Amino acid sequence: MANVNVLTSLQAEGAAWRDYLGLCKLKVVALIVFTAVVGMFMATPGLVPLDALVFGSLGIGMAAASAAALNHLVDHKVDACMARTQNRPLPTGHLNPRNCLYFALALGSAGLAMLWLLVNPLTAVLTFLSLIGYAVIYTLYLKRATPQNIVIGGAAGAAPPVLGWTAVTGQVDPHALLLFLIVFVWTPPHFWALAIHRRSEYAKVNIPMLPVTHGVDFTRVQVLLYTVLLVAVSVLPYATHMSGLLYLTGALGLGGGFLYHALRLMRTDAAAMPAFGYSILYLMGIFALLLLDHHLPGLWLTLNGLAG
Ligand code: HEM
Ligand SMILES: CC(C)=CCC/C(C)=C/CC/C(C)=C/COP(=O)(O)OP(=O)(O)O
Repeated sequence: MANVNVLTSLQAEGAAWRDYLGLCKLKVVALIVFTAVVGMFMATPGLVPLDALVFGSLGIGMAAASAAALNHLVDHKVDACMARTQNRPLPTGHLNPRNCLYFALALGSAGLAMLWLLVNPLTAVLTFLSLIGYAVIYTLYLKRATPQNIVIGGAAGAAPPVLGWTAVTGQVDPHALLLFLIVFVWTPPHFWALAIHRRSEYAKVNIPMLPVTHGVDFTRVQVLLYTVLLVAVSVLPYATHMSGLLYLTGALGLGGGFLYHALRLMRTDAAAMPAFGYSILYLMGIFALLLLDHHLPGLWLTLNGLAG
């Protein structure tokens, strides 16, 4: 009987850990950390120092996961009313709000302390501002206040490449701001494609997302215009000599794909979720191209050296 009790409690603990992981929005955080790591590699012609790479990625990832958990806490009542979010750990009652708060505070403090002590104070301060920007300014205020919520709040999600850059150099560089700009301009088509598909749920909980306040047709046009702007912005790393032809060719190819989805969305709502899914592949692709283009010559020389 005692064994059965131990087993049941271990299973319950296992389930609780899955719920805590569920608070972290792991896939989003994974892409955020990837953009930060690419920011680190773009900051230097050589290799990234191991401590900046390891503690920088961990600290930024923990702070982003903490912000995601705080977002779950602030939003748990509206999450309970939307089909997409009603199975999250707080609406289902698997976790209670107090434990969610303690978890977010512990994770966030540990991540920020790691950045402050083992990376540098500038990265810690900018990461803290991003955390507050997403968890407090966007989630608590902007999200409920204006249809431009995700445009302004997008600044927090666009910060990680800059955080990666400062983790390596200790200073903000204009080229790092170009990477910020790419994610910033990418956010509206990323989110509004999904919001078109989910507009009735946002309307139900009175959240003023653009398709609810200004209609679907207006939102489609905004998605297209931001996508055109994004393709233009994606050329800037080449135009400023940060990246070469490999990047440019790939970025234009990926941009063509995004324009195709945005144009299809002008004709049919059925294109909304494919456009959202493509937006994620697009951002991964752009940052992978930046990395490859920047480090391929070094990689090539190293491999040749090893072969010779
Ligand atoms: C204000 C800014 C942003 C908003 C409002 C937003 C909104 C959303 C929403 C609502 C989803 C959930 C889709 C679902 O549950 O099926 C989502 C998914 C996703 N977002 Fe964003 N996003 C933003 C910024 C970002 C950033 C900066 C990144 C990464 C750099 C990102 C990466 C992702 C990924 C990878 C997913 C897929 C997650 C999954 O499949 O579980 N997002 N986004
Ligand atoms: C470095 C650092 C601390 C960055 C934090 C940035 C961060 C975690 C951004 C996440 C963006 C995101 C998933 C927004 C959706 O929130 P939502 O509330 O509109 O979506 P939901 O309804 O799915 O919860």
